[in-house]
Amino acid sequence: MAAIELDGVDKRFGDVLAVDGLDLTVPEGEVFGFLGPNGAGKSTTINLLLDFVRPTAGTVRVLGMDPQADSVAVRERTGVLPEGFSTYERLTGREHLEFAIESKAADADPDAILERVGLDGDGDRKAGGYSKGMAQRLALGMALIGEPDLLILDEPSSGLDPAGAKEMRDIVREEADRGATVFFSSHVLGQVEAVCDSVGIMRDGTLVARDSVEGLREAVGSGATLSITATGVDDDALAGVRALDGVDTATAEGDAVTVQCDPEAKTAVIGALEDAGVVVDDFSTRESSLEDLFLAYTEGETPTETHGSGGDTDDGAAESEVGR
Ligand SMILES: Nc1ncnc2c1ncn2[C@@H]1O[C@H](COP(=O)(O)OP(=O)(O)OP(=O)(O)O)[C@@H](O)[C@H]1O
Repeated sequence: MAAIELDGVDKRFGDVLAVDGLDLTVPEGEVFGFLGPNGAGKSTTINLLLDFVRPTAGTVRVLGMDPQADSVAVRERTGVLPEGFSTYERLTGREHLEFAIESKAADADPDAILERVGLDGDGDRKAGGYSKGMAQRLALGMALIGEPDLLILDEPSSGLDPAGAKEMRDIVREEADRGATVFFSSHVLGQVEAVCDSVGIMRDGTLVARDSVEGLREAVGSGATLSITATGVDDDALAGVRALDGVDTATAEGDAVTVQCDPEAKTAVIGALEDAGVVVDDFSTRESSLEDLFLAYTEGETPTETHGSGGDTDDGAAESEVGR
């Protein structure tokens, strides 16, 4: 059974089609990263899963249930960290957790949760005095109550420092290891890349990519962009560069030469230009990254869709935001 299944889902708000024919399946036990720029339709999709809004067309299944008909059962088995969670100022951290434990009729120890999310020692402080990161830790703790089958985390790294973000990712992996499915919505590519098994990228209400993190990396390839400032570049010199092994493209605009190539071909490119009588004044290289791919999906022309499943994760990815 899939943990989440959306089939041909539209959600219209007046003139705005926030979700447009969305087909999305998230298998049980997967840590799924849901990426997209502002306004792509991520929050609307989450709201559809939780029956906070209802689809204009199509069907939504969560943990095998219909969120409209079985909304109580879905929410009982789902832990949610909402975007922009705000605390009850006068309640302590522990009281927040006790409230959540009671409303979920769960058997959980608030102290163990406080410790797990790094708030041990702060549990008896009023949450109104918490920092943004502390409030976010508390929200994560509340989402974990009752060992939910599905965790929906909307921008979970928001307000967390790098150590806090790492702790949050560790908790996500622990939850996946106990069998939970994690739906991790974010526009922070590095966070998603570091913890998710697979990724879906939304743009204008539709899914423009669905693949494993590994599959996306393969789609990026291992290319590099070589930017060269040179004097005396002509067509023959460029042709000499294009003829080299590992060179995809070579173009020039005035003194600026741009070459797409394998990183190993860099030295040969410079050598070929110099052999052709070109004076190389300066050069720099930038290796292609997942960020390039995400930016292509979310900002520019939509590249060829990639589809796959499964895949490995890699920790410590660079922090980069999609579409901002
Ligand atoms: N209740 C609503 N009424 C009218 N329009 C809405 C409503 N909710 C969302 N929209 C519109 O639907 C589109 C998708 O919004 P949504 O909040 O789902 O995007 P998002 O991907 O979550 O963005 P962000 O990263 O900024 O949170 C936007 O154009 C938004 O203005």
